Amino acid sequence: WRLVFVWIFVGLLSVDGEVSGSSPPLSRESFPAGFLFGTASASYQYEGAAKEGGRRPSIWDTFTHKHPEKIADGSNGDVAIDSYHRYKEDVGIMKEMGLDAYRFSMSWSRILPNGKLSGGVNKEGIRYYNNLINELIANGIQPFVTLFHWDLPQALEDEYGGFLSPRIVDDFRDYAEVCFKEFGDRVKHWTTLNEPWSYTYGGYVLGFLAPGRCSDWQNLNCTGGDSGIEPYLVAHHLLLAHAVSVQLYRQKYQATQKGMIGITLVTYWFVPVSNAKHHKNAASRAMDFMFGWFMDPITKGNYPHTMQSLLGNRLPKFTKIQSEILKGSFDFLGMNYYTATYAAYAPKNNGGKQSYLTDGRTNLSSEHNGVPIGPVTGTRWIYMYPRGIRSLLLYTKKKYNNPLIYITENGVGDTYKNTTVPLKEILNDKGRIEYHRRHLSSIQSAIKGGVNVKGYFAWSLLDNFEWGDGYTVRFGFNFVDYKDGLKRYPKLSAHWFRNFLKK
Ligand SMILES: N=C(CCCS[C@@H]1CC(=O)N(Cc2ccccc2)C1=O)N[C@@H]1O[C@H](CO[C@@H]2OC[C@@H](O)[C@H](O)[C@H]2O)[C@@H](O)[C@H](O)[C@H]1O
Repeated sequence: WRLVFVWIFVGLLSVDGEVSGSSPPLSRESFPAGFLFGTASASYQYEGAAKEGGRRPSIWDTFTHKHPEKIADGSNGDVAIDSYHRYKEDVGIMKEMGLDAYRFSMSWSRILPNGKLSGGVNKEGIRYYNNLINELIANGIQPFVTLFHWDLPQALEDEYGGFLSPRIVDDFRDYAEVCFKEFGDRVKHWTTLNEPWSYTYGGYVLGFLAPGRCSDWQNLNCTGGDSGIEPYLVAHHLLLAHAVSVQLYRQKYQATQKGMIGITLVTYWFVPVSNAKHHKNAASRAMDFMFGWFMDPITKGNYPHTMQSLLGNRLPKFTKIQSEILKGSFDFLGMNYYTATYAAYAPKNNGGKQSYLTDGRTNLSSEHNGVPIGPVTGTRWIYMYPRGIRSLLLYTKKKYNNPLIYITENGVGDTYKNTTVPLKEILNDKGRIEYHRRHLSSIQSAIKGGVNVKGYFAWSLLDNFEWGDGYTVRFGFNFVDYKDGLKRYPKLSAHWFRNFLKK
């Protein structure tokens, strides 16, 4: 009988870790009181008005205009979805959906057009973000602000190579201080950086994100660079810029403004291809090289031991003082989760060509023996693997002393290369509902496991400019008609999320 009971119980456990069957359908009530639900966005992907309101170019303006071949549809964010002019309408959509919070990033080159404080503060930029913040608060929606979501002022890239130079640290801190001063009376959740891993990997390992640098032997049409050296310099300076800004906020603003400050990291969940020790060690190294690369410095004040031993003097070193200001440099951790991938041991690359891609001695793949790690989705690199967010949350709880966590991005895109798909079909996005429902169920399970996660932001409220895929991939709960005045229409998932959020 015991055996029978076990089988019955196991049968009820959905693959996402939540006990299904008897439990009521998932809703806001399935989460602790005060748990925040929202959506996430980013300035270059949403605002448009690239040459309006005093804004000067970012590296993404340069990248898209100089290298349209690196964007799937050759597009750019000049107009994007025009949130700069339509923010009141967009806040109305958030209100209608019942969101508690809205995560957005500020355009550094809209606030400091020349990147530096000495270049002057753009009052029109301050005015725009004040208007957006005030509109959100007037509608009972909490602003969660990201200072840097990859759109570095071109002036700083030109002057000293942006994050390749330690000079970026002081300029980022000055930019952060302008934002704390101007908006900190109403913004109570600050994130310094969005996905420093992606900025580094996409911008300096493979060059598919701005500034498009990588080793020329990779033949990826990069504008110079070294995939075995520059990523580690850029990540080092991103971490220092983060740390000095957190220190500034805590020393000068937090006592009076009473907000919180953190960082948003992204990582895959890595599944070893077998239980063999060398593959399990490879999966652990993969976590170190993607998540630990940033998580260890901000919790322990130094890089993971695996990185230190494998990279030697290619990995920059923190001074004692830098290590001290890095350690504990977050009140909350933002975590972006999209998918998982298989990890297998890979022998040292004896080709002599050094790259971040091979430094970790791991082979990553979305399939094993021809079987994908999870159901394919409408997005090239996203395979549905909801249990990965539960595993990642429990891993973070155990390894990093159960930090306060917000899931700052989770979502899935639909790819439309040919634009003849009928609108009715695009709006009927049942796959997105399934993706979000299963990940929310998995997060609920992690909460039951004691993880201190207090919010969930879906990527994304609206279809938008999706970096290297331009407007060909749609992640929104709401459709944007790029062919008819950027009109917004709720997809089925918007109705689902509104019902999920009903109080
Ligand atoms: N996009 C990322 C991480 C991107 C960098 S790495 C990721 C992993 C990967 O294999 N790929 C595909 C890839 C790999 C190698 C070369 C080219 C493209 C990625 O883009 N993070 C969040 O994801 C959101 C969804 O990202 C989209 O994911 C699907 C991609 O096709 C699309 O280009 C990207 O914008 C973004 O909109 C947010 O701004 C961002 O914070």
